[in-house]
Amino acid sequence: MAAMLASHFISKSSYGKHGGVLDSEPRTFQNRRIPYLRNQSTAYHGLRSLNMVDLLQMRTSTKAASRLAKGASDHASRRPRAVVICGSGMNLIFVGAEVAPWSKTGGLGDVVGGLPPALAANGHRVMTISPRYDQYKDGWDTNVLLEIKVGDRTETVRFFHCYKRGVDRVFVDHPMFLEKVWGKTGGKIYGPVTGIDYQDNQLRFSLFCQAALEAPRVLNLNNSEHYSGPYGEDVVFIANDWHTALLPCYLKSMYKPHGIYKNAKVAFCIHNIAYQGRFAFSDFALLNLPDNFKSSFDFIDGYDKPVKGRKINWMKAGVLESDRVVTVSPYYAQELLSGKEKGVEMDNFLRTTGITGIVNGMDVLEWNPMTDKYISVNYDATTVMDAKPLNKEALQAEVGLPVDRNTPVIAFIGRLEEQKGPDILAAAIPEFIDENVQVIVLGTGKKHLERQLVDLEEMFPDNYRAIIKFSAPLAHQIMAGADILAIPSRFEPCGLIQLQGMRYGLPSMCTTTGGLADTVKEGFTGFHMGDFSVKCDVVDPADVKKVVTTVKRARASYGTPAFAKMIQNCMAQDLSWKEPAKKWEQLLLSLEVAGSEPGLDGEEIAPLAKQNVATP
Ligand SMILES: Nc1ncnc2c1ncn2[C@@H]1O[C@H](COP(=O)(O)OP(=O)(O)O[C@H]2O[C@H](CO)[C@@H](O)[C@H](O)[C@H]2O)[C@@H](O)[C@H]1O
Repeated sequence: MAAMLASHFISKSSYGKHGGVLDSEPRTFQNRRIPYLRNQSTAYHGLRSLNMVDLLQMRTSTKAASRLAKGASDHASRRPRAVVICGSGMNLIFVGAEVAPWSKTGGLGDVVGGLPPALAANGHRVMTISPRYDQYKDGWDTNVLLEIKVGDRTETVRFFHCYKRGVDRVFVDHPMFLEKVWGKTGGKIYGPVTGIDYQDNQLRFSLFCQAALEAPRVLNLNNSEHYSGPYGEDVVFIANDWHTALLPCYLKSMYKPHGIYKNAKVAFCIHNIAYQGRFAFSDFALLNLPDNFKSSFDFIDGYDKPVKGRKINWMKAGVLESDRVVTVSPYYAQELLSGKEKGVEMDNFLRTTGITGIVNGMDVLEWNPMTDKYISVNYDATTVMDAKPLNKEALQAEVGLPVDRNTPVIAFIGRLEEQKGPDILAAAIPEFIDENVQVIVLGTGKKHLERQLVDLEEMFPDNYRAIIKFSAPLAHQIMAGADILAIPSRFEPCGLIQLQGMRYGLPSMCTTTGGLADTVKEGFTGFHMGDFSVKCDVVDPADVKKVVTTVKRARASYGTPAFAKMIQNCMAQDLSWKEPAKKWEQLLLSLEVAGSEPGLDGEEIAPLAKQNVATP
């Protein structure tokens, strides 16, 4: 309660810069946590003046009433609040280094972008928090400032906000994000070039995690008609990947011992265990955590990078200090527990905590062949067979390949990293490519892999193209115009491109790993190639052979009634976030945060959630 009231007191400020009404001057808070508590009494008056009879008359559920009470700063009830129509659910705070469509290097951004609106549509109150990497035209300056200790410095962050599809999108502004990235979200979020990290990533994400813990308490935004005051303390944080692994640690070290966030819980979601945040052991001092957390970070591996020997491992701490560990498909969860190799040395810890796999959904608004603005001919399941050849011709013309609707087109889309197996595909292409097939690769990533794929163009100028860029329009055109999606991933926690492909009637030929095993059915919605070696430094000839034989199988099926049926099977599925959101809801409810209630059975894009569809 104390912290909630304190939040009220400090967050009087509101939208400013972009035309909103400014309630107060921007402030800088010295010793940020202590003054809040000192001023409780001032805040208390605010709460007392909230008229409880009015609340009851609003006929909201207890939950909604308690939410409104949390937004006590709005005691004057100057206007109706969005909360009044939102009658049940939980307070959910997603924290991620990427959030699509504002920032994205891959699937992490898609999930932090797509799952929250689905949960909001079910009546939960949902916030996402991510860094502000650019001057997002729809992100309003809240004028809420916060001082945070990072390493041995004190840094000031500022929060930006917008409300889209039922979700409060909060962006943490600091030069460590904006000045480094300047909107180049495809490539520069984590380092100057792919594969090289910023030296100060630990400080960047330490700052981010601390800011994320404050946002639900301090943001009041009383000029936003959609915002019903601070989320308060009975919240569930959903931390995503290693960049957010300090969040449960700070929650336990900085808040709970002071009686703040007493009931709050953290679910930690692993999108990709290959990135764990391993750093020199001496860097623990940078994190400003008490020594009793050292054991959760302590890690020894056989690698020399970034230093030889003893290290800290952020993801290990995130796993051990959170209340629940989740990953993005049941099969990947099994793989993570299967041993050191697929568990990337985290298997032992995950066996202790347990891990739940929930398959990702996809954003069916962004990926909809009926309304897609990037493709030549829009279509649905009834018109796909007529539209595909036309979209294929447009695609061939776009990338400069001979235009021929009868030649099957195999496509690859993805980050060019060993995980995705572009090197395996590059080794297989010379063995299967001929005048009867065209191959299109779209991706960016590690330079040596980019070069390898570009070099193949000289060998096969008439039936191969490598487009080395991050291009949403071309990705959509490929989904609409290609015939088979090649996914030769060495491992794939879930994979979104196979879902996007299926929605566009594009069957995959994929490795039998992770979410690919869970979502692509052999002979029904695609072709399985079997399990590949997870060793990233070599291309196993056996895996190359699996690609070649599967291409032959897929090509033999192409143009047959069975293939047409496969296209229909792909398109008939509900691949939206609706079902995954229900599973997430069950899991988050099981954390039993005070006041949590099941949501409504809403549509993914329910009327409420439709407001302000993101168009940054
Ligand atoms: N060059 C390009 N141009 C345009 N768009 C491009 C592109 N390259 C990739 N994309 C897009 O980026 C996304 C990639 O998502 P994936 O889930 O397939 O992989 P990723 O490995 O990034 O995600 C990780 O997190 C997600 C989310 O949990 C897991 O599904 C996945 O297995 C895990 O590795 C898709 O939306 C795809 O269309």
